[in-house]
Amino acid sequence: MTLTRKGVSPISTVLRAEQVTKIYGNKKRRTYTALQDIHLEVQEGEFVGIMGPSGSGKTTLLNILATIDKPTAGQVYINDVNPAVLSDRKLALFRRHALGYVFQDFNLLDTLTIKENILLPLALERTSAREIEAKVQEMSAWLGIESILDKRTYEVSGGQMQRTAIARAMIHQPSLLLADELTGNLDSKSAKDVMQALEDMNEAQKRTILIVTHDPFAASYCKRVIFIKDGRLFTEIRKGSHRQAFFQKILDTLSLLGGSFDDLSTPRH
Ligand SMILES: Nc1ncnc2c1ncn2[C@@H]1O[C@H](COP(=O)(O)OP(=O)(O)OP(=O)(O)O)[C@@H](O)[C@H]1O
Repeated sequence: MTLTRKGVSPISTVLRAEQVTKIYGNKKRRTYTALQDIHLEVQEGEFVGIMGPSGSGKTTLLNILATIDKPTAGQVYINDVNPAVLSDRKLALFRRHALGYVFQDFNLLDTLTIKENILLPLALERTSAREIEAKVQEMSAWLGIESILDKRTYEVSGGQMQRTAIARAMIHQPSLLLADELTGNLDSKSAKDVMQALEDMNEAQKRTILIVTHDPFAASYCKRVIFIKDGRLFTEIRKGSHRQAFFQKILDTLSLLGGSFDDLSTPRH
């Protein structure tokens, strides 16, 4: 907990990574240092993007922050808890309550309706039917998908599937939403709708969000973007009042960074 100015409610540190290093391989084979001494903090209510050239370590970092992988050295704390010391059973419960995940390829279940996909995390918690209904309505209204609740995944667009995945990831009110290339499979209009929905939830509900993205347009919806290069922190920039100016700043930083990016030239701001 970090105390702020007198009279202002305290702001929590949701995520703290301390000197995180990840080395792939073992003593017999050649090793590869994918991350070196990464230190980062995310406060409650932040909307953070992580960018970097291909191979810079973004997915490795996200997997460690998501507690899917463990660092070779250094620590990660989520809500002041170090997940690395939890038993498998406690870690599974911790993940389920503290974290929400969104993936590039949506990971929805095709045999279920959109509504059933959204409520899945609550069904696992044995929440009452009334509460589930209220939460599904609330989440789907935030994400603009109320009209497709009874459809199946193959009847809706990619953007609607990703907004469904966000609703599912957010319905149990995790402390932190983590997303990996969530606009990677979307056209520009759908990407815009998805990022707009995340921005609305971050601003109105103070949801804490961290995304990894190649896409400068998606990153321009974040309030802060952290750049990594060759497994190390390179720099970070913060948004002022204009998203379009931030988009330009992101492009400028990426060109300083070098390396390969998929869609730097996409003119859709
Ligand atoms: N399991 C692994 N074993 C060995 N090396 C790995 C492993 N996973 C990733 N790497 C290497 O670590 C480096 C960082 O990979 P990572 O996937 O984190 O990068 P990235 O920034 O997400 O890349 P991209 O944007 O292309 O997805 C790369 O050089 C990759 O080849």
